[in-house]
Amino acid sequence: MIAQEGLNVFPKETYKLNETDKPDALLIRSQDMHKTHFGTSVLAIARAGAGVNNIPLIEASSNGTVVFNTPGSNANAVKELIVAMLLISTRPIFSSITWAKKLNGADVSLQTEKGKNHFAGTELKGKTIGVIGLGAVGSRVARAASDLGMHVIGYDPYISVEHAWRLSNDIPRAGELADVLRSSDYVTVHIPYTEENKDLISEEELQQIKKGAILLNYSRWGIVNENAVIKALDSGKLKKYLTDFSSNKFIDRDDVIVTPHIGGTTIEAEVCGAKMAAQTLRKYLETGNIVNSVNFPTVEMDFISELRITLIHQNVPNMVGRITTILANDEINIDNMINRSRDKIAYTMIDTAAISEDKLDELRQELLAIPEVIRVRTLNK
Ligand SMILES: NC(=O)C1=CN([C@@H]2O[C@H](COP(=O)(O)OP(=O)(O)OC[C@H]3O[C@@H](n4cnc5c(N)ncnc54)[C@H](O)[C@@H]3O)[C@@H](O)[C@H]2O)C=CC1
Ligand SMILES: O=C(O)C(=O)COP(=O)(O)O
Repeated sequence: MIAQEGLNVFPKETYKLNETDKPDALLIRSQDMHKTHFGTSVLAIARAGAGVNNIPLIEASSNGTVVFNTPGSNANAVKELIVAMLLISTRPIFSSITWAKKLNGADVSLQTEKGKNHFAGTELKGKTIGVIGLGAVGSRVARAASDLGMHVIGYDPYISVEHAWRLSNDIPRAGELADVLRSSDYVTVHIPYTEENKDLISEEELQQIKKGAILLNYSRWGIVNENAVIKALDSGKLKKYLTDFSSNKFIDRDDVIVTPHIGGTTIEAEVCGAKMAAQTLRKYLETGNIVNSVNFPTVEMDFISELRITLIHQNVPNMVGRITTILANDEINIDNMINRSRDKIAYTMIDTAAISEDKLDELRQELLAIPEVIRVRTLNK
């Protein structure tokens, strides 16, 4: 469900929501888009949330479809759930509540006092937690665990400058995953699902993990190999597995605690993600500016002139030259221009004075005739 606050970002006079099977844009959460063939009409997909493994990014890029996410919008929600799950994994909270609920008779308070000896837990303070992935979620989890008195070891070979700043200096970072696994009582994983991260925690890694460790996966299915987890639990190497991602393999196991993918499901996170996604989408549709894209470069330019021409094209030499030659031949003067690339894709925005519709149609055809050009849009201020 997309929070209404996000949908309210689109004015009714200019946007129609859910009224066509050929939309200009899609606003989604974790719906699987791999099986949905979204047509070339789709200029952009905004994912309200962090993970984009539900979207076929290569197909989107070659279609000229810009994919956005909402970095950090639900990170606090996940962090708070991790704190809860750490406590649940270490104190018999559920079993003691269930037991207390069943008590009856005149001496219930006496019975609770007598029975509480069966429900001793352990404390988090002084224990070591390994945090794999120190992005929006992981950096917050690291800080919260440190505030609970835990020793934190972080692991993130690709950490961004922004997230590195967020981490406090007293949180050491390991160079190798194995170092984290060997020395942590708790290991929590906060990384995206990608081909490289598939089965990141599998049999070999679970052999390296400290005996009796507790593993938390609030990232995605497939990052932690389920068969390897079952084996490690059966052998006693792993004490418990807590995850947001269910599987038939976990049914009836007391050593696995499953929550139903609720890491980002708080009112606050849903509103924040929906608004952020809608604003990003609106900005792109109305100005061509791109922020928070996962498959396109960040491209921002003040929209001052009357007309903006945006081109999505392959990232090959001499594209700018070929595009500007066409404009020069058509006697179109460029007021402002920007070109940025990311991997195989590039994006060019050109601002000019207004042009007649006929001339604009002709220009579009000329630009689209360049074989490497994927999409041309024209926007009026
Ligand atoms: N359970 C839930 O409802 C939610 C799950 N998530 C999952 O958590 C993931 C992380 O979310 P954010 O922290 O917001 O994303 P993020 O992009 O801010 O951080 C991900 C971090 O993982 C690091 N990383 C990537 N591969 C790694 C590897 N092999 N080893 C160590 N570090 C690695 C990156 O460098 C980055 O710093 C998302 O991609 C999503 O799959 C996110 C939000 C809610
Ligand atoms: O943001 C993420 O990556 C999440 O997993 C949250 O997914 P959701 O939007 O709650 O289906």
